[in-house]
Amino acid sequence: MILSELLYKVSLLAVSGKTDIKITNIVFDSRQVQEGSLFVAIGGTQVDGHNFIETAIEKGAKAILCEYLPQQLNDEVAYLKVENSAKAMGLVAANFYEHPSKKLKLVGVTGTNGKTSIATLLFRLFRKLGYRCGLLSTVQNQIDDEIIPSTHTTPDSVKVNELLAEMVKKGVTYCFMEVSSHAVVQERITGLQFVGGIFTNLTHDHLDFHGTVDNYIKAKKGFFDQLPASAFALVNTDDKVGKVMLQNTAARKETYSLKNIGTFKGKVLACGLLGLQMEIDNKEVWFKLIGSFNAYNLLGVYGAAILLGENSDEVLMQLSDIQPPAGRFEQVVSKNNIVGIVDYAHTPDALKNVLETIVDLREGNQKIITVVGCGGNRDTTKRPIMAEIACKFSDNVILTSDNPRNEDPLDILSQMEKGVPAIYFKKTQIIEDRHEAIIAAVKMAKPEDIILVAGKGHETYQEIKGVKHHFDDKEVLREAFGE
Ligand SMILES: CC(=O)N[C@H]1[C@@H](OP(=O)(O)OP(=O)(O)OC[C@H]2O[C@@H](n3ccc(=O)[nH]c3=O)[C@H](O)[C@@H]2O)O[C@H](CO)[C@@H](O)[C@@H]1O[C@H](C)C(=O)N[C@@H](C)C(=O)N[C@H](CCC(=O)O)C(=O)O
Ligand SMILES: Nc1ncnc2c1ncn2[C@@H]1O[C@H](COP(=O)(O)OP(=O)(O)OP(=O)(O)O)[C@@H](O)[C@H]1O
Ligand SMILES: N[C@H](CCC[C@H](N)C(=O)O)C(=O)O
Ligand SMILES: [Mg+2]
Repeated sequence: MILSELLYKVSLLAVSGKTDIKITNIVFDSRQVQEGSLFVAIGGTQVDGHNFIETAIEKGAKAILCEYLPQQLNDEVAYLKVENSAKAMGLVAANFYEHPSKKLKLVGVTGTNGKTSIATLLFRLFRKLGYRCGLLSTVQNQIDDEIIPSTHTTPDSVKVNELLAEMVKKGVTYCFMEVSSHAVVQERITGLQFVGGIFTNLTHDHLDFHGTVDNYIKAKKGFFDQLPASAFALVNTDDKVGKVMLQNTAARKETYSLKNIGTFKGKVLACGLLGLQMEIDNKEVWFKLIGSFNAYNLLGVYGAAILLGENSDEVLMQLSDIQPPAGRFEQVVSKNNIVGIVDYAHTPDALKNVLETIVDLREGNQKIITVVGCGGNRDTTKRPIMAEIACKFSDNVILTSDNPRNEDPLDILSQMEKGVPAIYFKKTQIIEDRHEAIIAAVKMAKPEDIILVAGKGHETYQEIKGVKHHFDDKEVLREAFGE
């Protein structure tokens, strides 16, 4: 595409060089530059992308989008100065792929927990309702049956537009995507047109990145602030931040709630190891998801489906048959009936919800053994809190490694340990190696006991110092069960 066409709607502060040149692709990593690339220099959290402008030109970049110009300009190259290059990249990416988000119906889901659950349920529901669908999620991206591995909860703006364009090509009507708070701040969703946005909840996470809870709220709200008047904004008003999301949105304001009045109201009638019975719109329905927190996800999905024009009876009938995504309250039961539960709870609130659910479900003297760790290079303040929650609701706790990334796992564990109150010392131990920790939990368990392995859910790797090693909680549980 010609550079000047790519710049449609981008506010330029300065231009140097010709803009009638052909651009082959858009990249923001100098290592990916090819002949004819437009290189976008972004000020990152680790390094400043502007340091790589020279390298990008040496590798064949023909245009540079940046926030400040290099001292020496190359006559063969076009330089475009903008205020915010990540934002400009969102617009340029949408132009490059010819606005795929306008050619299908894009629904975004944001909130601390429940994004993958809601986006995946919507994707599965709308496929059952007969539509071709796309999904952009933490677990995987998907176009109907085709699975495309995902690296982030929300891909970068170039990748999002590329995936959406592929969906349009394949005749997709609906795409359901997760919108992480990182994505909003880093402008990964700039230039996208949504028909709806859903807010799940806001609890403790990502304070390393956002600094304060206020900034975290503002990041989530940023998604709703950019929705058009034609879209709906559907929020959970049982979360105190729900209404904040609606304060400045142009979109139609809709709510869902289990406790207050709202556009969509639901009630949990029963909750067991086989599923959840709810009343929605005066109809009683069984669902295959476990835990009353999932009642919120189901009600959010129901509300969105109705707002998208679907029939209530048909939606409830199809939704009642849908399985949750991988690694969300997934059960692996041993031959002698030890119940292993693998769950992606990696925040204090998620861990508390899952453990409360297990406590409610247990019968007689079933013991609860929890194996949990916290990821490295992520919010350190949640570590002691998660350890305390694990102890409060479990009979035995093994603190272990999650994805240590570039941190020393023992440092992470000692920060977790600080949250363990003295009264719980006796039931808590540390086993750094996650494999050994799961094996130890199984050895400790008697028939009927419940082992919760929390934090990694669907992940099939453990990331240590930049290398992803194969690791699968479910696989290790099965191995420990002797299968
Ligand atoms: C903290 C964070 O969000 N980091 C993301 C961010 O990287 P960054 O800003 O730190 O990049 P940087 O390393 O400082 O580099 C700055 C710029 O220089 C460029 N560069 C760098 C080196 C070089 O040789 N040449 C070059 O051009 C980089 O490509 C980049 O454009 O931008 C990168 C490109 O889009 C992302 O890959 C990276 O995600 C990292 C891997 C990550 O782990 N992100 C997590 C925290 C994240 O985004 N998580 C959310 C989900 C959270 C949730 O919902 O729970 C997600 O949406 O996945
Ligand atoms: N509505 C909810 N409220 C509270 N906790 C939830 C809710 N839904 C799911 N959870 C818990 O949070 C975990 C993660 O759920 P899910 O993957 O749907 O969230 P997410 O928002 O996509 O997370 P991520 O930010 O990592 O993408 C689940 O395994 C479960 O323990
Ligand atoms: N989307 C979350 C995933 C956390 C998963 C957990 N296993 C970890 O590695 O911390 C994040 O990037 O913070
Ligand atoms: Mg997710």
